[in-house]
Amino acid sequence: MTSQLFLIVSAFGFCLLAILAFYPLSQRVGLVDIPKGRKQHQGAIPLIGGLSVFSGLAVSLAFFAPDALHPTYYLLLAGAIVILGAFDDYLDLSVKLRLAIQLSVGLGMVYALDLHLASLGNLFGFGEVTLGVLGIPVTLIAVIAAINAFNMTDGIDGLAGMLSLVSFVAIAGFMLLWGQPEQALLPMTLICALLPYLAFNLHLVPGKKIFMGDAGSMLIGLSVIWLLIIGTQSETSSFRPVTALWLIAIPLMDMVAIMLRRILKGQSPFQADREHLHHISLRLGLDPRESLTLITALACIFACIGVIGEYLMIPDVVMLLLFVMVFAGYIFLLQNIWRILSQIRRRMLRSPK
Ligand SMILES: CC(=O)N[C@H]1[C@@H](OP(=O)(O)OP(=O)(O)OC/C=C(\C)CC/C=C(/C)CC/C=C(/C)CC/C=C(\C)CC/C=C(/C)CC/C=C(/C)CC/C=C(/C)CC/C=C(\C)CC/C=C(\C)CC/C=C(\C)CCC=C(C)C)O[C@H](CO)[C@@H](O)[C@@H]1O
Ligand SMILES: O=c1ccn([C@@H]2O[C@H](COP(=O)(O)O)[C@@H](O)[C@H]2O)c(=O)[nH]1
Repeated sequence: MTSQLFLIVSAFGFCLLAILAFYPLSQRVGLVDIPKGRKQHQGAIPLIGGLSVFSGLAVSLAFFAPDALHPTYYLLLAGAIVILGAFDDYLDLSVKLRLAIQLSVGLGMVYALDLHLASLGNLFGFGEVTLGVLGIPVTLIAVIAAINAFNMTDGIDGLAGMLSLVSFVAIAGFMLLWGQPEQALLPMTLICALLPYLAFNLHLVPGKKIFMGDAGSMLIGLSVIWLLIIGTQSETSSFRPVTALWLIAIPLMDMVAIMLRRILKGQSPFQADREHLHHISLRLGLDPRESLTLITALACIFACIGVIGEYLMIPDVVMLLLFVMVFAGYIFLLQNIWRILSQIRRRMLRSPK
C-alpha cells in the first residue's frame, strides 16, 4: 500500500522536478517550438512536456512499480517512442521512419509481453469475435492508430493532456472497480505525471509555458492503447473492447474523419493541416480555452456513454451501432459545418424580432 502511494505521488514530484530542470536546458539546446506556417502560437515554447512526463514516470516506476505492471518493458517501449518523438520535434522525421518505429514498438508489445487483441467481444450479436492470426496485424494497426490519433489532438493548449486524462480516469475507474486494482496503478501514475505538465501548459505557472511535443503525445497514445489492451484482453478484463472505442472517441473519430476528408480531396492522408476538430472550433469563433472546454466536455460525455453501457451491460452490438451513428453524425457535421452555420445565421436574420 505504501509503495503504491509512493508510486503515484512521486510521479507528480519527479515530473515537476524534470520540468524545472529541462526548462532552462531546452532554450540552450534549441528544443523549442517556433511559430511559423500552421504553428500560430506566440514565442519559442520549450518542447519538454513529453520528456519530463517520461522522466518522472521512469524514476517512479523504476523504484516503486510492482512487477505486475511490467515496468521494464513499458519503459523500454515507451522510451523508444519518446526518443522517436524527441527526434521528430527536432528534425521532422519522414512518415516512413515514424511508422516503422511505431510498428517495431507494437511488435515489442505483442512478442515480448503477449499484449495483443485476441477478442473483440460479442461485437455483432452472433457470439464472441475472436481474431485468431489476425489478432497481431489488428493490434499493430490499433497501436499505430492510437499513437497518431493522440498526436493529432496536440494542437491547442491543454487538449492532448485533457483528452488523455479523460481516457486514463475512465480506464483507472474500470480497473479499480471491476477486478484489475493492481493494473489501475499505471493509469493513476500517468494521471499524476500529467498534472504538473498541464499546469505549465495551461499557463497556471506564469511565464513558463511548455508544450509536450510529439514525444509526449505519442507517449500518451502508446500508454492509452497499452492500457486498453490490458483492460479488455486479460483474463481478468475490466471492460469490453467496444467500450474502448468510447473512451478514446474524440481522438479516434478526428483522426479517421480527417484521413477520409484528405483522401476525398485527393490529398495524402498524412498531410498535416489546420482542419482538425480543434482548428474548426477556433474558426467558429471560440477562443482556445473555450475550444478546450467544449472538446473535453464532449470527450467526457462519450466516456460516460461507455461507462453507462458497461454498467448496464448494454449489448456490444448496440454500443457499436451507436458509436457508428455518432461517428457518421460527426463526419456529416464537420463536412457541412459552414453551410449549416450560414443557414442558421440567415434564418436568424430573417426571423422577426
Ligand atoms: C498528419 C497530421 O494529421 N498531422 C497533424 C499533427 O501534426 P504533427 O506535426 O504532430 O504530426 P506530423 O504531421 O509531423 O505527422 C503525423 C504522423 C504521421 C504523418 C504518421 C502517420 C499518420 C497516421 C495518420 C497513421 C494512421 C495509420 C493507421 C494505421 C490508422 C488507420 C486507422 C484505421 C484503419 C482506423 C482504426 C480503427 C479501429 C476500429 C481500430 C481501433 C483502434 C483503437 C485505437 C482502439 C483499440 C482498442 C481496443 C481495445 C480495440 C477495440 C476495437 C473494436 C471493438 C473495434 C473493432 C472495429 C470494427 C470491427 C470495425 C467496425 C467499426 C466501425 C465501423 C467504427 C469505425 C469508426 C471509427 C474507428 C471512428 O497535429 C497537428 C496539430 O493538431 C495537426 O495540425 C496536423 O494536421
Ligand atoms: O499545447 C499546445 C500544443 C500545440 N500547440 C500548437 O499546435 C502546434 C502543433 O504542432 P505540431 O508540430 O503539428 O505537433 C504547435 O506548434 C502550436 O502552434 C499549442 O498551441 N499548444
